[in-house]
Amino acid sequence: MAELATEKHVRYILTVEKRKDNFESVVMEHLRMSGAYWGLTALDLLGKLDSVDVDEVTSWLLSCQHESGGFGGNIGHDPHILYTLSAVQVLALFDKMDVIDVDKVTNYIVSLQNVDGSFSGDMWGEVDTRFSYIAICCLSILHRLDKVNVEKAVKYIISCKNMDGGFGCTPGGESHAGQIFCCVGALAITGSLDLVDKDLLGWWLCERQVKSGGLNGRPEKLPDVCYSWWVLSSLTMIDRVHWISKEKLIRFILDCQDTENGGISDRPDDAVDIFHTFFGVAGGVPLIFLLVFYSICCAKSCHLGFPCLIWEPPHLF
Ligand SMILES: COc1ccc(S(=O)(=O)N2Cc3cc(C#N)ccc3N(Cc3cncn3C)C[C@H]2Cc2ccccc2)cc1
Ligand SMILES: [Zn+2]
Repeated sequence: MAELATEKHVRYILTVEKRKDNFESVVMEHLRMSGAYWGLTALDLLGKLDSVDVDEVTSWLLSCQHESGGFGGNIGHDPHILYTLSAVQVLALFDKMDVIDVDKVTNYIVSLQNVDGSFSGDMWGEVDTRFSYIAICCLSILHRLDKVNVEKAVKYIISCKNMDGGFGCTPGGESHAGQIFCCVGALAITGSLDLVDKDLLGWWLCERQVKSGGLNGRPEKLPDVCYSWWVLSSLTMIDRVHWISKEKLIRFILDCQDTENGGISDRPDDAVDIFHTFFGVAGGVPLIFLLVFYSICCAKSCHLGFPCLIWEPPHLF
């Protein structure tokens, strides 16, 4: 089996972080906070977070904070719940939560909850179950979940559940793996997974695996590395991850690597980017770990009888 080209991916991530003037950096300028989260978390998963100047990143991150307490995607950009979570996740990664006023950030998130329990992404009011997950995940990291109406938030998420067991952006919206991750993740954090039909949803999710071993986001769509994360993490949270072939998925992710210049693409032979490098590593590393761990357990289980643990992925977005 081809290996994860760890050193190459670390070098790729560090060069993307430093590049400022090329096309990709300009296109991504408005979401640089999320790009920082993707790159830094991938580096941490690869065991190389120590190659980053934490103080430099932290001072840039703080310069993106708005007086409302929310964070923008870059300096001078309007605050949005997306980038507020990314900023809090980076600070959690650095273990530097003390550099922000937690109650101020909390108040920004609380201000985005609507009367029906849903969350908007910013002051312009767009509602999406993605924002429900982002709000609940962010407040959970800040230990301030009690500051929002969790019961109504859960009720709104359940109102977006479909007949196929999946979830959409809003009530009646089509089931999509990204939305399912957000809704299942929010229900997991709030201890409400009993409201999910695990077999019905597990069936919809395991059907995402196509012949090549990759996972797609909806029926009939092409496989894509980032769905390795949305689908795999959802299956793990509802204890149905054994319903897909891990070996075939690992093969697909490893085939999406650029083993020469580093980075991982959405599917084999496409251009790599920081987003798919992050989700490829986030989906691949635990899988490879699980496979190795399972084989050790199985090899030893005759004497030790270890129950094989399911690796619980951290809440990544
Ligand atoms: C290069 O064109 C794009 C297109 C969209 C975006 S985006 O809206 O900011 N965004 C993040 C994203 C980042 C990168 C990178 N580097 C690449 C793609 C990509 N997509 C698009 C995508 C990925 N798989 C298939 N598709 C079509 C997801 C999207 C939405 C999203 C944001 C945060 C968390 C999850 C999902 C950025 C760049
Ligand atoms: Zn993708």
